[in-house]
Amino acid sequence: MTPLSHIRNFSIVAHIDHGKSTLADRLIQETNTVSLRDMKAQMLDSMDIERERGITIKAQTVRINYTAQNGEEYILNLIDTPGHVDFAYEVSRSMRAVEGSLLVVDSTQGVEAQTLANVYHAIDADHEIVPVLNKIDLPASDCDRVAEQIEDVIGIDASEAIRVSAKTGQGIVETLEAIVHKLPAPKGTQDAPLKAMLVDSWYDSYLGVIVLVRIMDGQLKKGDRIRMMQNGSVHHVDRIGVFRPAMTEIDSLNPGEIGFLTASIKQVRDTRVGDTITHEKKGTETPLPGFKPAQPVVFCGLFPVDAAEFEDLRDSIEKLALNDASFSFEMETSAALGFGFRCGFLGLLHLEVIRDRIEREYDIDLITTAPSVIYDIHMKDGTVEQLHNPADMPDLTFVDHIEEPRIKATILVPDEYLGDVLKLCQDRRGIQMDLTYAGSRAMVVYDLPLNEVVFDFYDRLKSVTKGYASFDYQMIGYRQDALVKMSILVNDEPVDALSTMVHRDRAEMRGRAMVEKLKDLIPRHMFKIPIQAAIGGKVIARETLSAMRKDVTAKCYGGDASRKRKLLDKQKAGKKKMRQFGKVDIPQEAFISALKMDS
Ligand SMILES: Nc1nc2c(ncn2[C@@H]2O[C@H](COP(=O)(O)OP(=O)(O)OP(=O)(O)O)[C@@H](O)[C@H]2O)c(=O)[nH]1
Repeated sequence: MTPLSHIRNFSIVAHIDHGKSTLADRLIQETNTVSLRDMKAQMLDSMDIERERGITIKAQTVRINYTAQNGEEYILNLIDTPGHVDFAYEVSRSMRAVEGSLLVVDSTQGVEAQTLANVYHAIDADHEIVPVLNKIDLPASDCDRVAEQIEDVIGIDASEAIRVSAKTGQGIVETLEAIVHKLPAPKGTQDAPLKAMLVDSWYDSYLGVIVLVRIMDGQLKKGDRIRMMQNGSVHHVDRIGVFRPAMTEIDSLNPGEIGFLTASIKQVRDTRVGDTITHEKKGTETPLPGFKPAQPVVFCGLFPVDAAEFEDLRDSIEKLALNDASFSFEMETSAALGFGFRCGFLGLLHLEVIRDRIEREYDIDLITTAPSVIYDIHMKDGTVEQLHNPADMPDLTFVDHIEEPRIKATILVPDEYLGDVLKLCQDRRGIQMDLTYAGSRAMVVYDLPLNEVVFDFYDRLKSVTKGYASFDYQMIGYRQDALVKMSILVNDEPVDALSTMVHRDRAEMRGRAMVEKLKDLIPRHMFKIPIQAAIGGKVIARETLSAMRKDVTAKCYGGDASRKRKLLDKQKAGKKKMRQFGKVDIPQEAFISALKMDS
């Protein structure tokens, strides 16, 4: 057994693309954890989608054996944490399982919004932090400036920051030595009753649910009977092991160690992250301070384009939910779209990843309705209803007032784009809370309605700043505002999937923009189609799509029947991608495009 003094547990915190995964790969390679033959780039990003998008979604872990320059053998446990704002919760929970962090900052870029957000999680978890300046092989690298910025903006000593190129391998040994000498060893008592923290869990089709644990006290062995303290369920441990990074079985896990267990658990939902695991008999009475389960904040409807694929969609959603406790769903029927599901996500990226996986892995074409947040509807009788779907808005005569979720958004941006960023935030009903400068970059803090951010705020921010701004947010609570439900009527029929909640002052502008867009998106039919935006019974914007006979065969003079048939078939196939509303076909992309705002 390795003594506690020879174990180090750490995570790597960084802004997206600053080189966290590349550095992790290097550490694994340098210590011969994986033979060169098995070394694939980005060892830790396992799913295809992650690889394609270059982002790490699920926290992963690896155990590294390292012989330090003092000749001693150490076990280093690295937990890889996700870098995107949607997964902030996973960052904060995995932080509690380790004692230290490497703070990786790209020395050509400097501190970014997610550097700050992630390092604050590490500081909250009382970590020892070792700053690492990466990408020193690039000509634009400026370590002195970035070290100074780390001290100014974050307030931690960066005088001994390690200078690294995760690409060439320069500075990797120094990094390993710093992990051994600067990060604290874990604490724990082997004779005490078992206390293990449930750090993460995911579904594996061969092994069932795999549970990642950090042993605080006691010892966990294969064959033990364990109890999940939150719900009292008891399981028989059938496997214990560590990630090197491939799963490797071992006999026991001791205090300070990080590893996995399997116990024939069927669903990820049965393993609550933050729970304490102890022995069924002679277990501990006092659980570790628990974490809250992640709450979905963004909701949208997912409907199959082809109604016949509803059961396939149900199947795919159930399978994905098995592996993702933070994704929620329930069945929904829409007058316009038929049967589908109302799904809840941690944020927009989470939504996109799930939608992509359904379309790609299960080959189902989807219609996604407008993402919406949860509104608190305060009724006149004093009760509060949660509104997940604008289409379910209760009758206004019973409503006293509506509250919406707000966020605190932190944006770091080079000076020259500051004006555009302020305008964007102002346009989205933001209230400026702070504005400071760090060198040639400004840091603005805004209080914004989440509703104004969920849709296309990232895209707009990226485009007005040419990609130079970085963004992070946290929820700060609910506040009352003058919100109304806006409905869209196509050919006098309400299309519930296009209903949105908007601010009263902006309703007319938003309504006009939507009907104008829909006019371009809906193909002409053989009759005139009015497109209207309405609040309650009052129409606030209207466009009319004029009639046209779209005869695709008109070009074929004479009698080439097979060509005529081909064209008609093509037209039919095109129609499949549309949904019929009353007598009107609305193309799939209209549901998202109509809601994109140009400001
Ligand atoms: N030149 C150079 N490029 C690097 C270095 N480290 C990483 N990169 C490149 O920077 C890009 C981002 O690196 P990743 O390791 O994927 O970044 P990450 O922080 O893990 O990103 P996420 O996992 O998405 O948060 C990749 O194209 C890497 O090849 C370095 O030291 N030098």
